[in-house]
Order: sequence, then structure tokens, then C-alpha cells
Amino acid sequence: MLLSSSFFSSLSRIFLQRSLSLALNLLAPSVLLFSVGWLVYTRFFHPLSRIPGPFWASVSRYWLGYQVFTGKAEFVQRRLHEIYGPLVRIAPDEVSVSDPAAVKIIYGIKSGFTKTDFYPPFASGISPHGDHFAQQDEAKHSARRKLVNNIYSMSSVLESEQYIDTCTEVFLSKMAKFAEKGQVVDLGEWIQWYTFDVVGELFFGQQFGFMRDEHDFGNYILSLDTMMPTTTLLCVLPVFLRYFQVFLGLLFPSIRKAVEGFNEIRRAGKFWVDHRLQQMADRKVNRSDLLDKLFKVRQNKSDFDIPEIQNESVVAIFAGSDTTAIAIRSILYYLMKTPDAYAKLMEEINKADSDGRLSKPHVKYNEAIKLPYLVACCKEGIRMHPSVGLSLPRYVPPGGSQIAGRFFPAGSKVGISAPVLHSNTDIFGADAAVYNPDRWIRDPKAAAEMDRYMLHFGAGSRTCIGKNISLAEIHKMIPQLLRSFKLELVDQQKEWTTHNFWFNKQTGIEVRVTSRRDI
Ligand code: HEM
Repeated sequence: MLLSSSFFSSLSRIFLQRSLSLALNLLAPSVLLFSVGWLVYTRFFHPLSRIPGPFWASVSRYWLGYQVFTGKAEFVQRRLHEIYGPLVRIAPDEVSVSDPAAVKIIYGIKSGFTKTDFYPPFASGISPHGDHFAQQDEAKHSARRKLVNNIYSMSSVLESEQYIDTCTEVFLSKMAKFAEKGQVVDLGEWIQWYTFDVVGELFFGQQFGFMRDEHDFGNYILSLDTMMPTTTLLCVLPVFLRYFQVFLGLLFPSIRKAVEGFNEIRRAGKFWVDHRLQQMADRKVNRSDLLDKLFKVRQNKSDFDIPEIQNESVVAIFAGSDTTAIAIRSILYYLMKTPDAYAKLMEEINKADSDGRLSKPHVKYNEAIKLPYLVACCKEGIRMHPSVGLSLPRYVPPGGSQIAGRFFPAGSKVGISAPVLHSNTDIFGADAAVYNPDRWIRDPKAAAEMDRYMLHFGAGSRTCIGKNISLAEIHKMIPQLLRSFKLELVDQQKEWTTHNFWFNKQTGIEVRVTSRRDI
């Protein structure tokens, strides 16, 4: 008995060894053959093979994945365009474009270019109709966006202007406390708490309590910070990896955490809609906010129901806070770094204030946008550091397209990155790399021309739906804050740190705040 069991175990060991060695003998040459074939195809026969770019990018998407992984992709992308010109192959099937004329070709309203397979990992998956951001079908997108477009118009946003003021009041009272104590403030963090509370006020009828309680309410920020790097990586890596997400999750805790982070944001959106349903049942809704307006759309449209409202809420939490916070941080950071511009802006604000052109206690949006230097400083801050830091990729439509002197066959992926376009010297002048708000003031015609190439909110039919919310927030908050406080970087020489995972977040903006009454 003993003999036969050891005999069978050695037999099975030999069989296993032989099978493995046979598999390896077959696999190794197949992999080698495939790799050589792939290399020859991508380098010499692929329709994009003649577009210049780094060698590894031309043969593998993992090159782009690595750039995204570093969180510094925009620096590399800018440098590559300096080396190779307006077209750079950043993956075997994808090209980064920096030719200004391509903005209209790729993102024009009726261009026919569609969002690529980059976007689906961001889909909320709540509504069968998809969501505005990740929807790849232009016709479906257009039909759904028409239902809610009005809600996001500037006039609709300004109906809630007073609720932005409520948040600013809390923000300023907290800054006053820091000023009094002479305490150093992590301005970047406070700005994000502010923008989150504004989303709470505008959408859900109340601040979340980030500023009041001075903490990351519901871990929303932690959830976003956890989900963004891994999700963005998944967006740029080969699509087949998405099918192994569960398996990869077992191997890499960061993937599991990213999924948890995403689920947390989805739960938050659903929670606030359920909360509103309860308030409605209890007849406790006493003001018109964006959520209320979404419920009104539901009354008239049978295919716009709770999942669609939840969808809008999730996107607001996902897209409404980080983006606006990044913009406000940029505007303030560059002002603090450039004392001349800061002083000039203060002159404008002080003059408008003493002339009674700025309401008290709250600056109105329509007053703020009449201050040309303020508007210039906002644009210039956003130009220097757009909130979305990667290309906005699109498929070339049937029939192909001519871009920057080259023909691209249908299905090729092309995209323009705001950080690259915003540093184009043909558009913004020889000093494009330098912060200079005056470029927006010197010549209105030139300014209008530059405006056409600002890609911070995207462009065409897929332009940011929430841009009016952010514009109102930004233009009201900056003069209000600077009218009350003087801001100084604790270390004037120190640069901020940026983390580009689609949202290009900044950290390390430590500031000393002084009440202007005390100056
Ligand atoms: C400064 C603030 C903001 C910036 C810089 C920004 C940036 C962008 C960009 C670049 C796009 C285009 C993406 C693409 O083409 O791939 C976009 C789309 C979008 N944004 Fe924003 N965003 C901001 C604020 C907001 C807010 C406050 C919301 C929601 C409340 C929002 C919701 C959306 C949605 C839903 C889309 C998809 C639009 C569509 O395809 O129809 N964003 N945003």
C-alpha cells in the first residue's frame, strides 16, 4: 500500500514537471514571437507609426501608465511637445496634440469625435442612462444633458448665491480665528473644505460641516484621494486589465481601497437623495437648491427618476469640490508668489470697495466680474495650473481626420491636455511659462483670442456642466477673502507639491493670515 502511494506521487510529480516544462517550452517562444511581431507592427506598420514620440510609448501603453503613476505626467508631456512638436505618440494607439487649430477639430460641437475608453472606469453605474461625464455615446449624452442643462446655468446658480455667501462667512470667521492666534494655516486644505461645503449648500440644502467641524466629513476627501490615482491608472492602462479588477484587487490593496473609495462617494450621493426624500415626506424642504430643481425635472420626465438624481449628486460630490479647490489654490498661490500682481489686485479691490462697487458683507458675482484685474488674475492662475492635468482623449470619427498636417484614420485616439495647450507660446506669448495677469488686460482682442484656447473646463458638447458653479464660487470668494485678510506664504521660496491623477491637486500651501483691520 505504502509502495503504491509513493509510486503514484512520484508519477504525478514527473507528470507535473513534464507538463510545466512543455508549457514553458511552448509559451516562451510564443511570447517572444508575439512580442517581436507586436514591436515590428507598432514601429513600422501601425497607422500612427510615423508620429514621433518616446520609443516605449510607441510599443506599450504601460509607458503612459507609468507617467500617470508618477503623478507628474504634465511635465513630461510638455517636454515631449518641445522636443517632438505638435504631435506626440503617447501610446501605440494614442497621440497627444498641441496644435491650437486642433481644439476646434477635436472638440468642436459637431466634430464627431467621441470620448474614448479612457472614461468608463469613472462611470457611477447608478443609472441605466449613464452619466454625463463617462457617457461615450454622443447622441445619448446630448439627450440626457438637455434635461438638466438649465439647472446649471449661471442664472440658476445665482439664485443660490446667498448660500455660497453662507459658506464664505464660515470660512472667513475661521480665518479670523487663525489671524488672531497668529497660527499658520494649511490654506489648501481649508479651501477644499470650503468648496465641499459649497457643494453641500448648493445641492443638498446644507453644509456638510467640513469647516464647522474642521474635519474630512464622511471621509469624502480621503475617498477621492484614494480612488483617483488607481482609477486614473486603470483609465490609461490596457483595457483588458479592467476585467481582472477583482483579481487585481486581491493582489494590490490600493485597488481594493480605490473601489471602496469610489463606493463611498456613490453611497454619499445616494444618502443625500434619500435624506431629501425623507425631508420632502416630512414637508421640511423650505428652499430651492439644485437638488430641488432636479426633483422638479423628475415631475415632468418619466425617464428621469431617483437613480438619475442620485447620479447628478454623486457627480457633484466627485467633480464639484476638488476641481474648484485646485483653481482657487492656483489663483491664490500665484498671487502670493507674485507680490506686484497681489498689490495691483488689492489696489483694484480697495478702490472698488471705497467707491461702493463691492457689496458688504458679501461681494456679489456680478460685481466681481466687473473688476478686470481680478478676472485676469483668476484666468491666469487657472491657465498656469488647470485643475484637470491630463489629455481629454477622443476617438477620430469615421472617415478619419487631418490634424496638424497628418491624417488620422477613424478610431485613432487623440487628445489635448490643458497644461500643454495653456503653455503654448504661439497663443499666450513668449512668456507663456511665466505668471502674468497683465496678458489678459493689454489688448482685449488678443485676450479674446487667448480665451478660445483655454481648455480648463474642456470644450464643445462635453464642456464642464458645473463651470458656472465654480466660476461663481471663485469670483466671489477671492475678493471677499483678500478684502478681509492679507495672505503670505510662510516660506516664500518653497514651491507647492502637485499630484496629477486627472485632478492635479496641490499640497503644501502654508500661509500666515493677517486681518487687514490690523494692518
Ligand atoms: C474649477 C472647477 C472645474 C473644472 C476645472 C472642471 C473641469 C472639467 C473638465 C475639463 C471637463 C471635461 C472633461 C472631458 O472632456 O473629458 C469637465 C466635465 C464635467 N464636469 Fe467639471 N470642472 C469643474 C467643476 C465642476 C463642477 C462644480 C461640477 C458639478 C457640479 C462638474 C461636473 C462636470 C461634469 C458632469 C462633466 C461632464 C460634462 C459632459 O460631458 O457633459 N465640474 N469638467
